[in-house]
Amino acid sequence: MAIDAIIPFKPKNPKTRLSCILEQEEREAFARAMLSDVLAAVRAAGCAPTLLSTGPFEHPDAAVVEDPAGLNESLNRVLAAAHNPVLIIMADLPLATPEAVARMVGTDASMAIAPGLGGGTNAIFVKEPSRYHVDYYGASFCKHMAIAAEAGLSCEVTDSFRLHTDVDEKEDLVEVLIHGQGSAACRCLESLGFALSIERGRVGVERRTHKETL
Ligand SMILES: Nc1nc2c(ncn2[C@@H]2O[C@H](COP(=O)(O)OP(=O)(O)OP(=O)(O)O)[C@@H](O)[C@H]2O)c(=O)[nH]1
Ligand SMILES: C[C@H](OP(=O)(O)O)C(=O)O
Repeated sequence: MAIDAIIPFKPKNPKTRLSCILEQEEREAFARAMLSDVLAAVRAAGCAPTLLSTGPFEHPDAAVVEDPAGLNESLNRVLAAAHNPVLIIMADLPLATPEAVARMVGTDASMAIAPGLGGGTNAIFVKEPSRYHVDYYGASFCKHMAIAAEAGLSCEVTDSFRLHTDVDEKEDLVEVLIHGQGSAACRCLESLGFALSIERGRVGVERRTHKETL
């Protein structure tokens, strides 16, 4: 049976930390592009995706559950009601591959956590979801490891560059342009005029319309 993959998604005014280089409509298009990449990886890994969306949204490749509540509240409702293993995977992981997702859900441990850049949590796989709850924001990776320990659940830390790279800040766009060639997210950035730039030995991004060097 396919593993349920829950993908939290904020379709309206997402990725505000990219406001310095992307207008709201562009951020919404970029968020949708990253979501397509995550959906492709999740589906190819044999999981059945459901979007947990903050507002109205439709996608041909996923079921959608709408819940305007905050991230933790809505996810904890899903976990408490679930009877089968659940993968929670964020929508801002455009480098995700089917192999990385499959490795995570194939863990021998009770659960697996993929840390994100800067202390966050990019994916959580839990075999008995009703024994676990999430606490996102801040150093959520540390909190999620502690919650696993308190619940007596063995936990593998997923060692994956592709699941570790979440796109929050303008610096992260470099990773998409380098390692995400061919992805929907990379195509989206290229169509918006983004390209790599190297200045004083540092790799950054520049935009044809308004040059932004990192
Ligand atoms: N269901 C749900 N998903 C959310 C919510 N906030 C963010 N998300 C999703 O959770 C994931 C990680 O969120 P963030 O990296 O903080 O993304 P964001 O809120 O769009 O970005 P910032 O505005 O820059 O903080 C992404 O897949 C978002 O689409 C929420 O309140 N509810
Ligand atoms: C939701 C949050 O995402 P970040 O802001 O770290 O990308 C987290 O992972 O706790």
